[in-house]
Amino acid sequence: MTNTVTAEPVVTAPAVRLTGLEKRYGSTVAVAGVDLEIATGEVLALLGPNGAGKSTTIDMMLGLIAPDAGQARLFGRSPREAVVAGQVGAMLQTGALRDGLTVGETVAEIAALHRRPGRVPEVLAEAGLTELAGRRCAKLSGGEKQRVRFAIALISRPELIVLDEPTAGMDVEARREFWAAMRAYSDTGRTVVFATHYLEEAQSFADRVVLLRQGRVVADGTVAQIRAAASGRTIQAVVPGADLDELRRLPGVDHVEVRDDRVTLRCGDSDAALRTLLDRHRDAYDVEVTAAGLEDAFLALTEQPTTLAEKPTEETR
Ligand SMILES: Nc1ncnc2c1ncn2[C@@H]1O[C@H](COP(=O)(O)OP(=O)(O)OP(=O)(O)O)[C@@H](O)[C@H]1O
Repeated sequence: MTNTVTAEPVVTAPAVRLTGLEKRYGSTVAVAGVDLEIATGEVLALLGPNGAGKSTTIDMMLGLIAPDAGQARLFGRSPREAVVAGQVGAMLQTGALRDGLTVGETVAEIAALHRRPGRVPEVLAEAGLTELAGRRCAKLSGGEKQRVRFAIALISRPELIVLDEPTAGMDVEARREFWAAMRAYSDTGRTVVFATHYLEEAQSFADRVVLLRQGRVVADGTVAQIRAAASGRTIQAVVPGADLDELRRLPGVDHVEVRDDRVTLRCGDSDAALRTLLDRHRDAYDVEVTAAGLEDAFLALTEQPTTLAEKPTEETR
């Protein structure tokens, strides 16, 4: 009798799998059912306005708070197991640094806890802190403090790094240096998840952007898809007797605001919208068409519960 050995396919768990994640604080729904799978090596930006649920999602992803419903798994394990195994590094908005310690001492203290004292010079270099190793934390700028937190997050050589608004408080130069360090890290095939308010930051660094609004995912796509959706135009005009519902139904229009007779139309297809608008409202005047800024596009996307996957690119031109 011959034994046939069938090779089992190697199933690699995704870096992050969030299933039906929910969190409430009293009557506030912070996270309202988030499903998200992040593959190993992806650089993903969680984008959303204040209060969208980014920090709460990240805290549940890291096992810092328990979800009311749903589950977070990192590399197929519970967040706690993955953290203990050194697979995850986190850089959160708060994370007290002891003022009396130097940068080097701070990093060395955490490295000792991880039993990785030899990592100190490496992580200081990776975070661009070598020159600042002897400076007390009390004397650091906001951006420099963030880089210390980044160095701490790198100590265990994590496969996944999670950052909650990492560049808050940094000036332009500090941001540039920070993202250069992050890019060097992600180029080694590690997974990066970061929360930000800034579409530009997401666009220039992430492979994939997930937009959160009121605790839900409202758009999920590659940077190219988000850009396509973000490249709309705005039409402004005075339209006597403008009717909100009628304007909403104009072809190519995604969002309408009316103040007195002054109308602002955010459009995926401004040509189609303008032709129909002028056809129906011959008395419209003061017409202006402008390319939507990134800020407008972000607002348009977070105002509309539309997933990019459901919305073909032609409609979002
Ligand atoms: N510990 C808490 N107690 C009560 N409400 C909370 C708590 N944490 C968050 N919330 C509420 O949950 C909602 C989501 O907050 P969260 O901090 O996750 O949003 P965010 O997208 O990270 O916002 P920001 O960009 O301002 O940090 C908000 O309405 C917030 O006020």
